Amino acid sequence: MKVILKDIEHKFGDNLVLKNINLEIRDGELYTLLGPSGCGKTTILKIIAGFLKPTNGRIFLGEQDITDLPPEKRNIGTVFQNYALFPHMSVEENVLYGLKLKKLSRKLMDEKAKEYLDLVSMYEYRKRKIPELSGGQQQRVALARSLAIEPKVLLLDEPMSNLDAALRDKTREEIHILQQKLKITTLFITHDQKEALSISDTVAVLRNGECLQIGTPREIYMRPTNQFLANFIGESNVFTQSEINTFGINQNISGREEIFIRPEMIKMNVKKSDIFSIQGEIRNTIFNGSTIEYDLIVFNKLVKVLELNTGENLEKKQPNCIVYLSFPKN
Ligand SMILES: Nc1ncnc2c1ncn2[C@@H]1O[C@H](COP(=O)(O)OP(=O)(O)OP(=O)(O)O)[C@@H](O)[C@H]1O
Repeated sequence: MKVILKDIEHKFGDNLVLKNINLEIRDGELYTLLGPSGCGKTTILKIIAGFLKPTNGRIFLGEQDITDLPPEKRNIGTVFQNYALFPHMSVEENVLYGLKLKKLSRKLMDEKAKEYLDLVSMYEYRKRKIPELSGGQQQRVALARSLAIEPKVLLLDEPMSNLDAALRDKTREEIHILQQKLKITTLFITHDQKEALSISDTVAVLRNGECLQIGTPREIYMRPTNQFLANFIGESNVFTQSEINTFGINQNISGREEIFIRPEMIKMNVKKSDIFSIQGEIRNTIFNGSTIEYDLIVFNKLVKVLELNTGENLEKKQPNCIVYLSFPKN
């Protein structure tokens, strides 16, 4: 079911932490709020879940205005950063807990608990206590508990932040697959741009309580609308109109003061040609294993280029080498 936030503002005392937030999360999509720590992501999530009442603005679930409904009447499932599982209860009891509040028959509750524990591959652990599980397993139980009540919307607040890098990648993909399978409208919160780009249908980037850009991962990455966005999500070279003219870059800047070109979009060759026509000098290289970063000086400007390590470029493109660049066209 779709969720709409209309003109949301929130103050803690005199501190305005959300300013004019307008979001539309479409039915069945995975929508990510991405932004640095303290930008207001969790506050938005708490407002949707009903744990906080916004200072101004309205929240709609489908066509219904839910701004004044208590959390338990909203039919929204939430997985928090720390999972908020009950440590003294077993895996199964944790999942049943949410179902008891729904006043279902015992048989139906057991069936639902099994269905959702199966879905996250945790049924065989159903008798274990929570402290006897790994972080990743606890995360799955928290997910099963939230999903078992069959909410209309699922809210995930940095659900992988307690996991190590490898497990994080695996769990992220599992959540993505599960979300696509269930087609449940999901709001995901993260400060990790890679995470946001890899699983989202839509990303909203926040800073200081304001929404800076909303778009598909591809739009957010390829067409950042300001310099903060260009560098918060990956890295970018910034070119002004006069630099574009000097370089002879074939880009249409119309209406904008500057354009952003990603390091991996610039191609580099040791020989000059019609395509590789802009001369630069390599100042520095950073070897990352699978990729190599180059700092170049082009018309007195520092330009960053990223290439896959082909072995050959590792040998040929060294500091002080002259190279020729090809910039992407619009
Ligand atoms: N209960 C509260 N009382 C006062 N200020 C608060 C409260 N909760 C959050 N804040 C402030 O509101 C702002 C937004 O906080 P929020 O937790 O929404 O950020 P966040 O983007 O989720 O950060 P993180 O990624 O670190 O969890 C911060 O400046 C924070 O200090």
